[in-house]
Amino acid sequence: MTKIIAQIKNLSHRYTKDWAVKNISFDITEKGILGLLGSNGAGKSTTMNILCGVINQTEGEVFIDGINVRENPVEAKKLIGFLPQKAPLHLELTVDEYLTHCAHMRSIPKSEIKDALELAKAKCGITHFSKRVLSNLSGGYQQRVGLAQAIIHNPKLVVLDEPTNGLDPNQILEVRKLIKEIAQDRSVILSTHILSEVQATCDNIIMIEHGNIVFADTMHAFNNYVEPNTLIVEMEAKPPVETLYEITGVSEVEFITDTKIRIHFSSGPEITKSIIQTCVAKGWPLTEIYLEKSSLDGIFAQLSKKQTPTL
Ligand SMILES: Nc1ncnc2c1ncn2[C@@H]1O[C@H](COP(=O)(O)OP(=O)(O)OP(=O)(O)O)[C@@H](O)[C@H]1O
Repeated sequence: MTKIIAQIKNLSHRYTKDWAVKNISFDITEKGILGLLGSNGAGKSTTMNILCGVINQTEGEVFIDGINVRENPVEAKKLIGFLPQKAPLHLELTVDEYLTHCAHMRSIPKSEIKDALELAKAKCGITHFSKRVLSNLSGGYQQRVGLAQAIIHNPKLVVLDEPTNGLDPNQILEVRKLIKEIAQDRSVILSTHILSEVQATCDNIIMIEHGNIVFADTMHAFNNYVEPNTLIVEMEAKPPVETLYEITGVSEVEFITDTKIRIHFSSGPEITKSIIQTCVAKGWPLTEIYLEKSSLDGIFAQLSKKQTPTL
């Protein structure tokens, strides 16, 4: 059976009047990457800050490996590495100076600091920048240093709040690869407002909206759950709508323009083949056909109509 490393139980938090997080519960398993997906203001940072003992929740409980974070924060925090949305870097320090400072903050015994630094730097691919002042590193490498400080004390759970925010596309790919490597030895939870980020990185997904969980399951289940059910077809001339409805699986035909059509289907994506075959048989010049990807807003709308499965 998969071991649970963290339990979030009936967690609610309000800063002032409104609830930022309302009665959410989920478990984090010992291995793998869990993605916390939600739009701006959904409650992701609040959840992560509570999980890491940075703020105290209004209601509910959080346990890390059985330790109650609120009742025993010092012991719980030893098991957690945290990279907040704004990395807590001291830009005037070198990589070694900064990570040594972090090792002290984490109460790593003096005799073990050198090894801890070397291990974290090697894991994050920054050994060659040991003597470099942080302000002289690129955004991608600064983020690697942020990740190194999060694993310097070899925590069981690493919490990353929007870890690829502000990075360029190449840096994003590199940091995602690094997160996957980090997750080989421990559990990782990351937050993001980008669906493709979770799809590229995570094993499990929790979607949060207005402080509530609207979906929680494996990534595989999520991808099946929200698979596309519309196609965009472009032709040189307007086709007769009745013929389109005769194609098996077509449930609705929507003309965006005379020649650009959104086709809703109730069968699988193999319907693309049937539409192409019809176009060829009827001699309709087809210029473009593609499955329409669901937007995050579309998925949230879809989910709120369906029953929410849980992990
Ligand atoms: N310190 C605070 N004081 C008052 N309200 C806050 C505070 N921090 C967050 N909030 C509010 O709580 C709600 C949840 O915010 P939170 O930062 O957790 O969301 P988020 O999903 O992390 O969003 P983002 O991606 O923009 O950081 C929002 O409505 C936000 O305005």
